Amino acid sequence: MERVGPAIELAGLSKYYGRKAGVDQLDLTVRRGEIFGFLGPNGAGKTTTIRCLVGLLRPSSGQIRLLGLDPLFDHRRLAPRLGYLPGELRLYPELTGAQTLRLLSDLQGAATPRRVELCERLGLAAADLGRPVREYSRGMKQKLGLVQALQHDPELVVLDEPTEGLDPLVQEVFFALLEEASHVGRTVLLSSHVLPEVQRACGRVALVRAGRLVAVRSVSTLRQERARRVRLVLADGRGPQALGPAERWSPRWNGDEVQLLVPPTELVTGLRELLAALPVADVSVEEAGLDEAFLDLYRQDVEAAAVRS
Ligand SMILES: Nc1ncnc2c1ncn2[C@@H]1O[C@H](COP(=O)(O)OP(=O)(O)OP(=O)(O)O)[C@@H](O)[C@H]1O
Repeated sequence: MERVGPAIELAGLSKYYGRKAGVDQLDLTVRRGEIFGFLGPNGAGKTTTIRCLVGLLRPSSGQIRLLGLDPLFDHRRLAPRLGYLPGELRLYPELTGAQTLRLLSDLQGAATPRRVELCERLGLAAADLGRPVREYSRGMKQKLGLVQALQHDPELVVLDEPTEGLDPLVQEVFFALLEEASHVGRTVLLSSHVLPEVQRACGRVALVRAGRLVAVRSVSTLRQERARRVRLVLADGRGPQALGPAERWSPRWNGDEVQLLVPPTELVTGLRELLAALPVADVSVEEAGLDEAFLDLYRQDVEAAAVRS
């Protein structure tokens, strides 16, 4: 059994729905032990990619290897080593929670050393597990989904929007589980819209848009690359005014205060110029949000796509 190569390898993955590409020529490698974020706007192709990954969709073309195995042809060997939480969890409404977990572990073909602990930590009490799933709230179903994805302590876990419907306390438990998974060398692919969540949990992130890979970055690189938000208060009470070359830093005025988004490489010289040229009464500098870094990457990609077409 191969234990050394990447956890996930996609080469030229494409999936067409009729003539429309859900995913187009996607290359991606996730190393073992990574907590890897998979981000993109609605319709970007995240779920399509994930469903191809776990063998639920047949790709139109391209190669997929999970733990060195082919998800379609080696499904039986892969199932005990793979945990999967779908974005839209469909459960048999008449089965109880406990019956559901047993049924899914039969399909996984593995023992479930973590089931009891996970139910306890995520707050699924024995009384809940004895009730039919049709009586479950959205959050309870999601907790059950997480338990089934992790109950057999798989090497690789693929989670599609895992925090949907979870209250903040349960989300904290979820993040603790991710951190523990990382410490013991498990690999997690986490698809999400929620940027702070990805920033918190993941080491690297892939951004997809319109079925294509926009960028793969480490979260720390994104932090370094992202713009600095510079706020200046001008002393002369003139309000919005021309800022000369600084106009390129997207000024947003609020009374006498202007906010600029300055790339880190231009920060020191830019500030020097501004302070020399303007009657500045106060200044503050902070890192812009990670979401702005992502939006920047998306914008660049949209512009590049417009130039290509
Ligand atoms: N069964 C299907 N039939 C036709 N088109 C589909 C089907 N499933 C997905 N698509 C299309 O493929 C593209 C990618 O969809 P996908 O669901 O993979 O995106 P996503 O990134 O998961 O989006 P979201 O964040 O909204 O869940 C979209 O344009 C979508 O309309």
